[in-house]
Amino acid sequence: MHDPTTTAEIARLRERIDAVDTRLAELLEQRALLAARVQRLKPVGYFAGRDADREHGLVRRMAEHAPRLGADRLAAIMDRVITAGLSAAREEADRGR
Ligand SMILES: O=C(O)C(=O)C[C@]1(C(=O)O)C=C[C@@H](O)C=C1
Repeated sequence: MHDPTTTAEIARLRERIDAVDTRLAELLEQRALLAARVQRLKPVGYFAGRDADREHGLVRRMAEHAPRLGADRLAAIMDRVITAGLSAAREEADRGR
């Protein structure tokens, strides 16, 4: 398929991607835990308490650190991240009832 140098370079880069993904998973887990704590404190939490201004603000700030992705792509990513966090928090709250 590829020459050996290219194959080795792809393997090295994939190892680095895997390491980044591990860190990402840990950060996503940490974020979901913090977001769940916020839900428990908000007068109206979970999906009913979604706050578009807060979400736009955090995407804007993140975009400063991720110029390659930019605000529009980050907004799509963070929408999924926030939805997943709210879903996990809702499930946990429902189990506790
Ligand atoms: O900051 C809040 O008010 C939250 O509920 C947390 C969070 C988030 O996951 O960052 C979740 C839902 C809101 O739409 C905004 C932000």
